[in-house]
Amino acid sequence: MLFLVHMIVNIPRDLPEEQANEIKLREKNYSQDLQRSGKWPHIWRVVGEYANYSIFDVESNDELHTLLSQLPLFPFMEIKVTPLAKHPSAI
Ligand SMILES: O=C(O)C[C@H]1C=CC(=O)O1
Repeated sequence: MLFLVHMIVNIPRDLPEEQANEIKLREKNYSQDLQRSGKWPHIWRVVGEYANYSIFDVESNDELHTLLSQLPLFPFMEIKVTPLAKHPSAI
C-alpha cells in the first residue's frame, strides 16, 4: 500500500541545540534504515520549508502508523497522510 506523507517539523526554539542535533541524527539514521528497507522509497524536501513529502510503501495503516510514530522527530511534527490508489490513466 502506497501513502503520500507530508511532514512539517517544528522544533521548539527553547530546545537545547545539542539535544536537537542528537534527535536529528537519530532521525536521519532511522529514516535511512527505512529507505534501505524499501518501506520509504521517496523523500523530497519542500523548497524553503523544514518539511518533506515522502512516499511510504507498507503493508497496512497500522504499519505506517507504527513507523511514523517511532520517528525521533515525531513529537515535533505535524503529519498528514494521503492513501494512494492506482490512477486509471497511469501507464
Ligand atoms: O528533515 C525532515 O524533513 C524531517 C525528517 C525526515 C527524515 C529526516 O531525516 O528528517
